[in-house]
Amino acid sequence: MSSYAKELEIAQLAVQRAAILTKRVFHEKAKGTVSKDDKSPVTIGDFGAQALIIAALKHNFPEDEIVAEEEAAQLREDANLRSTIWDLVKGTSLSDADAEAVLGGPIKSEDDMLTFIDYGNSKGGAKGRIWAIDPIDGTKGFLRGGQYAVCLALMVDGDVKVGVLGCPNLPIDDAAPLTGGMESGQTDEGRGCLFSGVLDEGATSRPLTTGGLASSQKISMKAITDIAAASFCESVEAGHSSHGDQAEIAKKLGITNPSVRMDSQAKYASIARGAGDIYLRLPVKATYQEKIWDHAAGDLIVREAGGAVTDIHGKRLDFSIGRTLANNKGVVAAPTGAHAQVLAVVQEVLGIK
Ligand SMILES: Nc1ncnc2c1ncn2[C@@H]1O[C@H](COP(=O)(O)O)[C@@H](OP(=O)(O)O)[C@H]1O
Ligand SMILES: [Mg+2]
Ligand SMILES: [Mg+2]
Ligand SMILES: [Mg+2]
Repeated sequence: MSSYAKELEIAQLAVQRAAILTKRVFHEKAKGTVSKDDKSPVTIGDFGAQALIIAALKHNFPEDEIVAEEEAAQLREDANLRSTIWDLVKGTSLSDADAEAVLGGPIKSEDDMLTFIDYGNSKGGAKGRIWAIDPIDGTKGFLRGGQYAVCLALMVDGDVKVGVLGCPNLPIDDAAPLTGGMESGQTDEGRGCLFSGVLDEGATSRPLTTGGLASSQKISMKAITDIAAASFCESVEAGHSSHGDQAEIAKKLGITNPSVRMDSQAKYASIARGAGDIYLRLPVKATYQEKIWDHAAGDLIVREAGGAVTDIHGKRLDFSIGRTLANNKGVVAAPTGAHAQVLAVVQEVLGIK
């Protein structure tokens, strides 16, 4: 029996339910995009998914703290936006009644929805049980029909114990070739994957469903025998990681395959299942602090699948100091056996050796 069996079950079902909502937004609705203070986009899907996930966590683990990306301030000022999101949230449930009951059933009122969204305001830190939520990671990918992920992780005393990634647009087949998006004309058929990891217990994938959990299989990274044949993933957005540095590193490693550009933590999931090999996220701006919800689940899933994840200085990602990874710069994720070689070239190119 897993040490975090209940947390894992709730987290997977909560992500699965939230993914139903994000898919509905994508297929049925105007996305309702609004700009945040930092000019990044947020959609009705981000708010709705965050409300549903937090409601499920509060029902099952009322004492736990939550660090989530979004906040309800804009919704409190905008009745139209608020009621659009409420319509979505109250109309989204798992089709399996038992699974829905495990999550506590529907949110009772529009006010409760706002309250749930704002429970995500914990400062984080090194003490106690804290969940990290990114209701839609890769919002820009979500908007353009590319990859995005619904992300949830549990940290205990600053260490990630459980990580779950719902990736509605990734192929179900772990062996499917690595692609960055939904190619035009493609449908949802054969897509939608739920990835999980529990510390010291491995990582799994299973199809996303609209009801209870499907059966899972173990996933593991591909061992790299010839680094020149490796494939590496990077952000689509050049503003999020340095495409130039990453291309130079790939070249120095002898990698000839073009990089696979993909939004969101789907990159972590894709290397964890062995569809890709390396994920590089090199800083564009020295001052940017990565957010814990952008990495917590993916970091654990990759490590549990046989990978190593560090920053550009070779330090493990430190989730214990608040809402950001203030002690880290960038991300270098690779199979354990190849990580040192990749990191050495990263440091050579960045001139930090
Ligand atoms: N200057 C920057 N450098 C690195 N990451 C950034 C960034 N500005 C925004 N981000 C983060 O990059 C995330 C998307 O990552 P990716 O490029 O891998 O898809 C965003 O998550 P959201 O989409 O949840 O806001 C956001 O938190
Ligand atoms: Mg965002
Ligand atoms: Mg994000
Ligand atoms: Mg987000």
